[in-house]
Amino acid sequence: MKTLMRGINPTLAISGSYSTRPVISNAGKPRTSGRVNEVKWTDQQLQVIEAVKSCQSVFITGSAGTGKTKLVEEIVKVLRNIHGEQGVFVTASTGVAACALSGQTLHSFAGVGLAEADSGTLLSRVVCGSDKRALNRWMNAKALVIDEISMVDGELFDKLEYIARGVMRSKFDASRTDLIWGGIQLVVSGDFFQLPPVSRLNRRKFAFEADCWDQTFQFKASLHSVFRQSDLEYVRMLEDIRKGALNSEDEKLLQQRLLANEDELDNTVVRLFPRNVDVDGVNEKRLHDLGEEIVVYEAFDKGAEPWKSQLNQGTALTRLKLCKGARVMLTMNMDVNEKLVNGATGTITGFVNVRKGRKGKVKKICRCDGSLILPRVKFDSGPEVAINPSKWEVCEGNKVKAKRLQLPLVLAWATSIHKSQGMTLDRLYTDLSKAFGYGMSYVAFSRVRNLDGLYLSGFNPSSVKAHPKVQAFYKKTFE
Ligand SMILES: Nc1ncnc2c1ncn2[C@@H]1O[C@H](COP(=O)(O)OP(=O)(O)OP(=O)(O)O)[C@@H](O)[C@H]1O
Repeated sequence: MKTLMRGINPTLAISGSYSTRPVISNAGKPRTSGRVNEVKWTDQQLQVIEAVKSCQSVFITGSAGTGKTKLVEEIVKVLRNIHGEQGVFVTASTGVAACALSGQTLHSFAGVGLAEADSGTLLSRVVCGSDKRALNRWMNAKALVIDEISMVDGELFDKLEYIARGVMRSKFDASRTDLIWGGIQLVVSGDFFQLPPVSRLNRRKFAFEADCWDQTFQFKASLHSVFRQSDLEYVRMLEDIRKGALNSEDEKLLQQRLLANEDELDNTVVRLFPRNVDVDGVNEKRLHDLGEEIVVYEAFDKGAEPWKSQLNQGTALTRLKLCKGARVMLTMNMDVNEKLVNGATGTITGFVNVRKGRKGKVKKICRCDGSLILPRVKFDSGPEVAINPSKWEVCEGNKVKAKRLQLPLVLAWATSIHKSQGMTLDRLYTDLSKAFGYGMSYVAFSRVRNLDGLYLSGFNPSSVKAHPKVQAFYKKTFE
């Protein structure tokens, strides 16, 4: 357990990467040795793991595709070795990100509802409220992981620190009053140049503006090996876009990606939209235009509220409608060697009957008259496979609180920029004239592996912007 006292700030920030251009990792893609989760960690990633092992609180940042989430997955295992299964709580600011790590949202962990009350009121709700579950979580927490920190606002971050300290003070001894976060080890990850907190008129919009931010971390790392892209020119341009500093050369390159007519593109190109209504409209229309018989898969859920509802915020759909010819995207890693990873796209070529002895799970989700069938997908990367149901879990600490059985697929003619955060796509088409807010263009552009995979309509250079506070924060912290 770390023993950092409030007010002491032994920052061991590494890799002043604000001014350093990101580099492409050796292979430009994951180096695996046959197993889905095996990667060769970079020196920087190893330094972070070492800091976590020595019980320091760490902040992990870096451009899109530098392996932040991958590293967090590994860190969770390290933390569980140190603190035991019960003492580690994995959270993220959004349901999608939380589900990806089999964790829960930060709000549901903290038991603070919308967190609109002041810190004192929230603390007494947690300590004295009739529902003791939040109190128990805080009391058991020895480590707290928060992914996608860019969407957590500074006021919430301070309120949570206050609650952590208050709970420890009320339940243990007064000497822990001065321990920041009540002595909980924090692992916080995200890129503030990506999507910001949902717009509210916060005085402290970003988490790094929280009063406790600087004292929270003993180790800060800005990862600079990019794994998602393998084209140095594109990595350079993405870094300009990330910082809102598009130059004339970048603009020229992007202008070349403008399409006069979207119909020129085939169905293998994913359409990215800023708003959900456009996404749903495109997917529904294209599905019905195919005129094929539609097969419905209803998710099979287990667990109690409020955890069960969180399943709806993840990538596994409550109701998945598919038919022959439909464009689909995997929402889970199936086989890295075959490139069947989260974000891999393909087309449904037909449906196959489920083999004897493997019907149990399919029976729970398949709503087709009599027969139990699974979709067969021909992936754009080559393989053609039947897709089996997968399991999604919402965990609190190490306890599974809710789970869902569903096929790991979504319709893929279109998706939203918010949902695409964290994904890798081969080819995408987007209309960024409708982009709003900071970070949106950067998230969209950074999903593809190279410039050739990007198609634009109505690109507006002014939509590429980085928040001045974010720029100042990175300069101060990592330069
Ligand atoms: N050390 C590594 N060696 C090989 N591949 C890696 C390594 N670290 C991460 N990757 C791979 O790089 C890709 C991008 O990683 P990841 O999604 O974790 O990046 P990220 O920084 O979280 O991106 P984003 O900010 O867009 O969410 C993934 O395919 C991941 O498996």
